Amino acid sequence: MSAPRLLLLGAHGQVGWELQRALQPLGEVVALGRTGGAHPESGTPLVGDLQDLEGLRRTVAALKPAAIVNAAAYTAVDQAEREVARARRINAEAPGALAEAAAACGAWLIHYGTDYVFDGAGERPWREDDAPAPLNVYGATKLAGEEAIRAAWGRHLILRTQWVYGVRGGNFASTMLRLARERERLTVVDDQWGAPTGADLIADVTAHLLARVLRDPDAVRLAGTYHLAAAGATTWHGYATFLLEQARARWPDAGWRVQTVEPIPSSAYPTPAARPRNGRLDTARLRATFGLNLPDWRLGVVRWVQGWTALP
Ligand SMILES: NC(=O)C1=CN([C@@H]2O[C@H](COP(=O)(O)OP(=O)(O)OC[C@H]3O[C@@H](n4cnc5c(N)ncnc54)[C@H](OP(=O)(O)O)[C@@H]3O)[C@@H](O)[C@H]2O)C=CC1
Ligand SMILES: Cc1cn([C@H]2C[C@H](O)[C@@H](COP(=O)(O)OP(=O)(O)O[C@H]3O[C@@H](C)C(=O)[C@@H](O)[C@H]3O)O2)c(=O)[nH]c1=O
Ligand SMILES: [Mg+2]
Repeated sequence: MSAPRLLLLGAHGQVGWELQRALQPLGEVVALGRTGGAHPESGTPLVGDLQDLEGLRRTVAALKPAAIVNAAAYTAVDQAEREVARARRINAEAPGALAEAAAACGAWLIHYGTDYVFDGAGERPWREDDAPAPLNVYGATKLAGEEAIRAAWGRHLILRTQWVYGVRGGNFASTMLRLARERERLTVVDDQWGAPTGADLIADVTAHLLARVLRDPDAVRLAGTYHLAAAGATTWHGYATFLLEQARARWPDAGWRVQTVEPIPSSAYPTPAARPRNGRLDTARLRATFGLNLPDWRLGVVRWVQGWTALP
């Protein structure tokens, strides 16, 4: 049997970049960023822009992949409040179009969701079947994307994750390392809870799941929504504090100006988009269904810091 073809969208984002690596052993990876590419056999143009729904359909039809992995999204949470139509196109309509295109050729669709679909009430970690109630446009458009996929096609995995950091692209961790050298004071909210999750972990788990569903003809029973986040929980303040301790130990003479990160309530850090207080994700379903154990969030943050040869 020839190697299955896998279509990766959003190949240059944090998660997409790690998927370019993690998916290689599974088959022939066709990795597209926003600017697209060329068909591996015919050389005809392929569309990677999630705003071009017709182009996406043509691309999937031309490739007939065994699976589509969609790592592209509109992820600028505050900016989404004033770019609603664009966020909806990319986060909701495009995933729906991809699900229809996947249905037309029988492909699996792997897609990523967010803790921001929840309103953040209470302290219990959210389970997959808890009622979503997004507080902001990003969360609402991401929820609409999940719903469009569920309505269109059964063979999907929606992996809800959170607080993603990677070696590519801007994220909270790289922002903290920069600000701690630029500023005298750093104040960070200590009433929003979640688990920082590495893009590398997300990509590796994705590859495990995909390997499993591609080799199992009855795998449609495994389809559905799963929470995928590192174990444990902290606040953005706890995360920043741990990260800066690690960075300071690694680079003692990097010109750190901030001594300690000061905890503040969300009310003292106003942002255009409201964010959930409790974003904890219960990952029991992933563990029970696929037998995968997710490491503590600190492990990935330590690796992230140790992985840099110079400060980002
Ligand atoms: N980052 C996080 O904290 C979290 C992310 N997620 C989800 O995980 C998935 C991966 O996120 P992550 O890798 O962190 O996000 P990034 O923002 O790092 O990557 C998203 C990628 O999507 C691309 N993109 C944006 N618009 C388009 C478009 N119109 N066409 C094609 N590509 C486009 C971006 O390209 P460009 O850089 O050119 O804009 C970027 O490469 C997303 O579904 C996201 O919603 C879930 C929870 C938390
Ligand atoms: C930079 C900064 C942020 N904060 C706060 C603002 C916010 O409440 C929190 C995190 O800030 P960010 O804007 O980096 O995080 P944000 O962009 O909201 O991160 C989210 O991105 C989307 C894509 C997701 O899906 C979520 O899971 C989550 O990762 O920290 C401070 O308190 N002090 C600071 O100096
Ligand atoms: Mg952000």
